[in-house]
Amino acid sequence: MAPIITINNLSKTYASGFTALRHVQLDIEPGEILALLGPNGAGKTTLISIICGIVNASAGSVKVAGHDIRDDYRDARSLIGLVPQELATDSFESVWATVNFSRGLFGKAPNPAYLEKLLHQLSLWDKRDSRIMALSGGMKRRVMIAKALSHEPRILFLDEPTAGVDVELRRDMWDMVRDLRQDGVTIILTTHYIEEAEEMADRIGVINRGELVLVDDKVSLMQKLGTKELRLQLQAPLQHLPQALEPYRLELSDDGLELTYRFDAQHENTGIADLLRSLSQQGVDFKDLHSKQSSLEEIFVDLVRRKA
Ligand SMILES: Nc1ncnc2c1ncn2[C@@H]1O[C@H](COP(=O)(O)OP(=O)(O)OP(=O)(O)O)[C@@H](O)[C@H]1O
Repeated sequence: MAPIITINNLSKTYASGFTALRHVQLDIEPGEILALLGPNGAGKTTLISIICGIVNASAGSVKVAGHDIRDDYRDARSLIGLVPQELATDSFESVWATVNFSRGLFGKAPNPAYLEKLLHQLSLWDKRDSRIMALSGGMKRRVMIAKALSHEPRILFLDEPTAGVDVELRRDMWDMVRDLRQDGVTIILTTHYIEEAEEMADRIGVINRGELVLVDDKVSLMQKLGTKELRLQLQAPLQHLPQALEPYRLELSDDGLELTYRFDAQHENTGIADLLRSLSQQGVDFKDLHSKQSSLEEIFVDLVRRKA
């Protein structure tokens, strides 16, 4: 299937002279959930803002369903819903009027039934006649989502959607993301909550210092980059590691009761058999052992540190 978004050699240097994006190359597939991870200031919002036509690129191009975002802005933008990081909703208007107006901005015919469903989904129906300025922060954020979805976009950008929101809204948000995905909506989100990306995304892109360091299928990313850990609970505490065990670079816990061995899960010879043999030769007995795959968070921190 043709990509729904094609980003070609995209760079951005702000007027200040600061280069926020460098040669970003990325195809986004229809219907996928792509999570963009990166430390503060990495360029995630800049990338989203360019795709949504809020910021101009310095070089390169972006096409949305074949429409160039510069030459064919209206067609490209009408396919996109954006939930920005900042709340910009201190308005005197009611929730209903705001969301209805937002739909009209994209040239869509009124559809009260759709908007009603949307407001119910976001638990905003009871607040439909309230002025936005009188709503709580969490409710305002729900309004931002309703606005972004008011014109039934095929692509939804969520820029740090769950930063500072309560558990209930976070859960509602992810339920909604799952429903949208069922309907074939493509979702691009940035998040600092890596476990969220781990749970929700099909693909993960990592941005660091303006460069797209890596994009990969979540599962294969975790397999490829993830080291595994083997933890052994010892029968009796060890004061220090016997010299014969040094080649295994084991980590001994402070209480001397746990040994951790890290190995490359991709490598055919993990070294575990040798390790277990050496332990028995050294008279180190263990009562339990378990292994653990490194989390996306560990992979991410490692990647960003390596490139720093
Ligand atoms: N209008 C601007 N003028 C100059 N520099 C800017 C401008 N907007 C953003 N920047 C800089 O570009 C870099 C990338 O910012 P951006 O907001 O894209 O990062 P981010 O990855 O979204 O960060 P965060 O996770 O903190 O939201 C930052 O160093 C930021 O200070």
